[in-house]
Amino acid sequence: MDSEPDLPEAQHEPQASPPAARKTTARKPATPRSTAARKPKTTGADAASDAAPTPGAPAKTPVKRTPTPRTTTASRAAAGATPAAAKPTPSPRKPTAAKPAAPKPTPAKPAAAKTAAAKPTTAKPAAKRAPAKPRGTAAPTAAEARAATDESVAALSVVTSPTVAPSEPVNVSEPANVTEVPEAPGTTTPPRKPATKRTTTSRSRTRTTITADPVVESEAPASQPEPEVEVTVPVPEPEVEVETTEPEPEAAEAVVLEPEIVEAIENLAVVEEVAPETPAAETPAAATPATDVAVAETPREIVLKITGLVKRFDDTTAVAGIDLDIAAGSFFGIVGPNGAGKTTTLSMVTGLLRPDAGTVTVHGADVWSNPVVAKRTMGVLPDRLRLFDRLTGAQLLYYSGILHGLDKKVVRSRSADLAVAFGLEDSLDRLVTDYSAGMTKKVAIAAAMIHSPRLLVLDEPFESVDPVSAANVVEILQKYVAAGGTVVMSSHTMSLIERICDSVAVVVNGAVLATGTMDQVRDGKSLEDRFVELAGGRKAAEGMEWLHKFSD
Ligand SMILES: Nc1ncnc2c1ncn2[C@@H]1O[C@H](COP(=O)(O)OP(=O)(O)OP(=O)(O)O)[C@@H](O)[C@H]1O
Repeated sequence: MDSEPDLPEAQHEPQASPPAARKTTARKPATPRSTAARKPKTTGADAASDAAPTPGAPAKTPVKRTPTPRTTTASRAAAGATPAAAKPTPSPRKPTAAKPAAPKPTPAKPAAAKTAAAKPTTAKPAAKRAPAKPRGTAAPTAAEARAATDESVAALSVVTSPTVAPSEPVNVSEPANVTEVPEAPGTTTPPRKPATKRTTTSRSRTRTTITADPVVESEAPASQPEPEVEVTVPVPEPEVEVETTEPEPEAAEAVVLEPEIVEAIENLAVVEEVAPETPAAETPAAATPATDVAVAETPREIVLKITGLVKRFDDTTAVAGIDLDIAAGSFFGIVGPNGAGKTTTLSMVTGLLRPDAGTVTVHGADVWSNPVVAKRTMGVLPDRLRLFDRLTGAQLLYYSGILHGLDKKVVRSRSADLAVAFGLEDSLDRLVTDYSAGMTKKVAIAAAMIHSPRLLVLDEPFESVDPVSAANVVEILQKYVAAGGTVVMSSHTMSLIERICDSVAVVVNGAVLATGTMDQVRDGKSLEDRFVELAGGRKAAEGMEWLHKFSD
């Protein structure tokens, strides 16, 4: 039978209690929160790491302060210690293993349906609605999972903070608008191109994708001039095929739980249906005015929408009004100096920290008013690793998968895949607490991915991860994005962000100073130079002569 990892009671206690503990301890007097204790931040180390050719992150202590309620420092400290948030988003959503076509019971999930979800731009009229089904189909054990999820979600609730007037959002640039329209005239290209392209050269390819997108499929034949057809056609494909494949396996397993499945499908359908509200769903490629040559792109579905986000901690404004729209299939990087508000922003985005103002929607579902639905499609790697580290790696993955409503067999299978992908095969039986920083980060990323969410929010995923492992993780993420997934990640490693992300936002003092495609933000410079420029330049290291006169 299913050999699920043993979950020692002793471990369950502490693990299970976190949520509850959090609520109670939140008010409990605790040691005053001190920034240093909360989270040793990297400074020069990060810059140094950037220069390094490898993405291996700088050794920044993962012990970050938990974006806790607020009010008193004591309560913050207490909440920060809560492991509740460790397991990010429990969601019953039924992802899928990559098994070949499994007979689909109820919802007839045409391959095109999935495509439509991820790629609203493609001219497949009927497909637009379809997405809801396929996803729902993949949710077998939804009932149990949802129950568990609801509990967990409730446990993750954070005390509401006082509303604060948003500071002026200094959003300088436009959201991702592709500036380059590749291939020009004359070239005749075959209607379909291999989807794999995107996988390799993430940035440039993604851009191409954005630009070309929808037009091709529907209009290329008759009215479209040749040049555009070329660019457009290739992009969309990949996502469709990969995504379609995923759901299959679980759907088959789900057959057993008819009522639950139906319910789950309905719930998931809500998410899918809300999403279309984005421009992509209603704007056919042709509708895009030709004003901007660069805007040949058709807006894609906005997977993550952040509006007027504000968070204050006493008299510190951590986030001063952030707005961001992140499209499906994006590899989106968030960079900013220490204390810029990146983690605070991502914590609010993922439902770990309640904003003072603003909204966050994931696939149209509000993270705070509709958390279960919103979190169902998210995979989260919190910056501060709040893991149930008294579990073994295998137990942690098992726990994560089951909490997200996956079938035991699926969890086992995926755990094995993830262990190999992250080089943790020989460590799964060890307690996570005994893992090195890099191993801990990797198992946490694996746990965030196990339910194959549509959106991955990763706060400094490469910190402490060795170059080889980082390269593996990058490859995994690139394939995930090529398949239609969306990654939002923060990092201090400019070279890495510049290399793998197609879009980026520079956050300084809680505000977005620049955002758009990588080229737009770089503005002809390297991302690092642009970053330094936006962040206010470098400060000369003066007055440190004492350091050059050794005390002994
Ligand atoms: N729980 C908290 N209590 C008090 N202040 C906080 C709390 N969390 C964050 N802050 C403050 O909010 C600001 C933004 O912090 P945040 O951790 O979001 O920055 P960051 O951009 O992630 O920094 P880094 O790059 O160093 O990780 C900082 O001034 C920080 O001290």
